[in-house]
Amino acid sequence: MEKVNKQTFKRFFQLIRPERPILFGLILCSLIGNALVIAMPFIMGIAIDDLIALIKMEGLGQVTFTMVKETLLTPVLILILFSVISSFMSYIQERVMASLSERITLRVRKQITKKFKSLPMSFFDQHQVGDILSRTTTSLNKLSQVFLTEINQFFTSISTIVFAGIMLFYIDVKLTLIVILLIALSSFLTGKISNKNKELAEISQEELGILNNKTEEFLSGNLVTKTFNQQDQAKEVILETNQKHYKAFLNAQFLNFAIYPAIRLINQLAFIVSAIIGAFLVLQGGITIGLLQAYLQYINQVSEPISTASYVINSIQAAFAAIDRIFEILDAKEDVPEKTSLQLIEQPTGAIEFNKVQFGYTEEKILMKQVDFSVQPKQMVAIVGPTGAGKTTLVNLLMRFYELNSGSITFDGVDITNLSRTNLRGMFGMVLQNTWLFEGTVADNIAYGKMDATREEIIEAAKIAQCDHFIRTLPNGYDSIISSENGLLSQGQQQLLTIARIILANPPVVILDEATSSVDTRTEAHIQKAMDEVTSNRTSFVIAHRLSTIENADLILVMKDGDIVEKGNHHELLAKPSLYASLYNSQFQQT
Ligand SMILES: Nc1ncnc2c1ncn2[C@@H]1O[C@H](COP(=O)(O)OP(=O)(O)OP(=O)(O)O)[C@@H](O)[C@H]1O
Repeated sequence: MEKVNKQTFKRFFQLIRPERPILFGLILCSLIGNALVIAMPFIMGIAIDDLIALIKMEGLGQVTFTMVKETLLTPVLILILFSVISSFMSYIQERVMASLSERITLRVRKQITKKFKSLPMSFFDQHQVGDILSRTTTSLNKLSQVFLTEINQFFTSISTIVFAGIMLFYIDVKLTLIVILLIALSSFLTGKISNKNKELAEISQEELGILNNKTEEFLSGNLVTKTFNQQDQAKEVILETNQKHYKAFLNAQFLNFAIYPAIRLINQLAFIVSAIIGAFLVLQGGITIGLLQAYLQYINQVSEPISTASYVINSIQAAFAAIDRIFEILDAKEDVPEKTSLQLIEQPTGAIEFNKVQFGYTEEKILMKQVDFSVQPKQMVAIVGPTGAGKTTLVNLLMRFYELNSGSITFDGVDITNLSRTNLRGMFGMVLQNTWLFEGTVADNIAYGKMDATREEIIEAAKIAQCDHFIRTLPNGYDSIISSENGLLSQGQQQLLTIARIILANPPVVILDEATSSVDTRTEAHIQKAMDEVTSNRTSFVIAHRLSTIENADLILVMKDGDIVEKGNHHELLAKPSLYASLYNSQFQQT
């Protein structure tokens, strides 16, 4: 069983704090409604006893309709009134709870959205997208469910047990003690069954998770599976996982369906035993028939919430576990706050300097021991090195996606920690291998970095980025909708669009991750030309994979194991035995 930690309770109560008056009102409604429901069997009991007394006094044949009416009118009217009021109370409860639940969920959703903006990159490194999504959707739904059903159910159960319990003791103390014993026995047994049920439900859930993962794996790897002719093997694996899930699901369902009759049976036992003992008491004159029927109704009322208590507790615990998952996001460590007095670079030129930069993704492992270099405005810097050398890391630090362990990075002479992140990142444009386009028109996608761009500016940027020609061949030209499904653009074309985006936004510094694959020679030539355009007249950092393209770079940084091991221009680096020379020669020999 999942444990609910104290901290979560505390946070939960903080969350509902602003709604306290409404919650108290709701508890009051619930109390009034339940008290009335509990009073009803008692009133019925009095009415039945009065009727019996009347029959005894007058004799069965002598009782007239008027006499019955006189005896029963008041209790029946009271019963109708109570029933109307208690229905109205539960209507108010449900109504108010629904809007309260939505309000709280909305508040939490807003908090999460705000939080996302201030979470550091490392948070996203440590959490998979699927996990974050499930926390912000499924877990959030669970939170709203807590208010909609669980809290209501909880209060109703507690007040029913208390009120009906008082009535049971009021009517007959000894009988009630026996009944409590029977109910305790029955809830012990149901608790046992429901624990087993929970175990089986968990196994079934796990099997479903495995099935989902496998299916997702095969669907996303469809191309590779087909290429290696592994469809049959994939089918086998899916079938086998499916079979396991089927069995686990059946087991869980069987017990689930078996539980209700079992609980009912055990409860009936308590009911039957008390009916028999009650009948004897009536015969001995210890209790009236009216009160006995009220008594039996109370047993039903009280045993229902007791026997389902373990369900309610389980679902409340599951809900709190879900809430815990949301709080983990809300409590996650945020980015280092911005300094209180920030500088603003209004006319950036693009001069960049790394001074004794030391950095590690984790405290234990330092990746960059000491990185120093400086770049003049409009220079082109190429970053080369084997895979895992730290090229992307260098770029990440430049845009302050991570904080340095020591040292500093300056932009136009200003330490980047003295700039707001918005100001800093606004001065960079990035073209990555994994292009990111959103569902919208081609024109909107190009204008992503300059929302107020005119159509002429968009077309001009597209022309410079070598994409105007293919955009014009699309069904609706610049107004064609790009979506992940319609496969309108090839990978190379998508990359060209992102270059057009940068040209339009016109930042003083660009970062380019050179495309390595997936494009034909003609598109590659286009991309190269577009890249040349985008790097001219501004500072540029190129993560280069083909060294032939960076021979003209003003500065080449050769990285290895996180640090810069060589720097200079192409000729300087080739002039001596160097890592660059060996990388260059090996590529040259391959081609
Ligand atoms: N988010 C991260 N968290 C922890 N370690 C990371 C993270 N990103 C990269 N690393 C590690 O830092 C080192 C440098 O990685 P980086 O991605 O900067 O190399 P790279 O030169 O860009 O490699 P590639 O050419 O393969 O893209 C690697 O050992 C990598 O495993």
